[in-house]
Formats: sequence, structure tokens, C-alpha cells
Amino acid sequence: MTENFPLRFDAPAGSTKPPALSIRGLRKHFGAKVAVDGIDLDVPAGSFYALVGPNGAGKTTSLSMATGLLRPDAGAVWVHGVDVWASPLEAKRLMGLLPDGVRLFDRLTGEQLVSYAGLLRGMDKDTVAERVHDLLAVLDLAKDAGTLVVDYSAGMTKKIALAAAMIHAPKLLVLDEPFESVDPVSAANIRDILTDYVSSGGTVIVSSHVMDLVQRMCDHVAVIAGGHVLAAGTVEAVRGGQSLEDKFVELVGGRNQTAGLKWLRSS
Ligand SMILES: Nc1ncnc2c1ncn2[C@@H]1O[C@H](COP(=O)(O)OP(=O)(O)OP(=O)(O)O)[C@@H](O)[C@H]1O
Repeated sequence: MTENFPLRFDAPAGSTKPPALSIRGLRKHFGAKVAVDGIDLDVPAGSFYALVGPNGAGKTTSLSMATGLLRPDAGAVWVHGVDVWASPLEAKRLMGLLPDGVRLFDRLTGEQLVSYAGLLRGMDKDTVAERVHDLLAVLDLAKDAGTLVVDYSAGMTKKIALAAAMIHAPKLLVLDEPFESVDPVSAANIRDILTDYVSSGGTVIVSSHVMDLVQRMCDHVAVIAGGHVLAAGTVEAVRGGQSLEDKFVELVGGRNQTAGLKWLRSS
């Protein structure tokens, strides 16, 4: 991004592979609001990495900049060693994204949308058709394949966007709130798919508010608040013997000690 950063990010000492994602000095403001205030982060290749933080912490802004959707004010990002902002096409080929709040082509059917994502990635038609079939089946969307995405529920929309993110079998999946609005059976299926993907060498980054899920599913976590990284590392190291939820509250604070809303009590 700036001339002070290298175009390639090398493997760390003792490793042959660069991290799946490296972030240095990432910063973004919106008017007077500093959303991301100089974040550094390394996501090891082959990890299942969670980004957690309170509402407004800067998670979506950081992930948007890390994946080439939002231009940073300062800092640099590399995906598997490739500079996202200097070599966007090369970097984006390596990634699958489930962004938060980005409009889909919702006048397509679910099947058309996922096929379109595969064809855009340069895949041949037969492979696209085969993978669309598999993805719709495993995400329990086969019966709604011909329904327009605009008529999907929130959870169905999340699942079809996830299918579109995965169809080209990327090396890195970046998923902003992948389980939001998704029913428990579909969530369990998605967890199995992601765990399998990680055990075969892929890397997943998820943002989530569900600490229990992160503790069970992920091996690494970064806690972000106020645009800063408060803690990052393996889940075990970050939670330090406490539950991740307790550690999160300790790090982030903000539990409300007042007597609550007296006027809301019915007796
Ligand atoms: N386009 C924008 N214009 C102005 N302010 C923004 C914009 N996008 C984000 N912000 C602000 O930046 C801060 C970080 O927002 P962000 O969406 O990154 O937080 P988050 O951690 O993803 O939150 P949540 O958990 O609620 O989704 C917030 O204060 C938000 O109001």
C-alpha cells in the first residue's frame, strides 16, 4: 500500500510458508471516526482464525481492507505473501469472501448466482455445474435452487453467499459473520465443511460474536476493540484457562452494572 512496505511477505523464521494473511499498520477513518487504528495481525496458513470484538470494534472495516474491498488510509495486507493492494488480481484469486452487507445479484436464482460466481472465476461449465450441485445439496438449498435470491430468507441468503465464496476452492476463506441467521442444522453442516477444509490445508478467518462457538471451532483468535488488537494468538493462549467469553468481557469491559431499565419491569 505504501512505499515502506515490501510487495511480497516472506515466510516467518522457522516456516517455509508465509502467513495466509498478514496485516501491518492498517488504519481507516470515516470523517472524525477512527474505525481501525493501526492493526498488525498474522493469520498462520492452515489455521481456523476468529476475529471477535464488540459492535463497532472495526472487524468488518478491517476485513474489508484485508480483502481489497475498502482502500486503507495506511498500512499493508498480504495474502499468502501477495500484496492485496499492489497485486489485487493475484491476491483475490487466492481468496473466497463472504462480506457483510454487500448486495448480491439478487435477481438471479440461487443456482444462477453460484454458477455466475464460478464462471467469473474462470472455471469451466461442467465443473461449475458439479460444484453448484454439491454446494446447494450440502447447504440444504437444493429445493430452492430456482428461487430468486431476493426472495430468500436472511439465513438462505447467507448460505448462498457462502456457496459463492467457496465454489473456486480458494486457499483462504474470509467469512464475516457466517453463522448469523443460519439455522442450527445448516450451521453444523457449515462447521463440518469448514473444519474439513482447514484439515486439508485451507485457512478460514471468521468474524463472530458467539464466543462459545469460536472456542469450540477455532484454533486462533484476535480480540479487537476500538480499532485496536487487544489480544491475538491461539485460543488456548488468549483465554488463559478462562472461558473465551469471560476473557472477552475482561479484555473489552463494558458490562453494565446499573439496575437496568426499571420502567420495563412488569411488577
Ligand atoms: N462507511 C462508514 N461510514 C462511517 N462510519 C463507518 C462506516 N463503516 C464503519 N463505520 C464506523 O466504524 C466503526 C467500526 O465499524 P465496523 O463495521 O468495522 O465494526 P464491527 O466490529 O464490524 O461491528 P459489528 O460487530 O457491529 O458488525 C464503527 O464506529 C462504525 O460506525
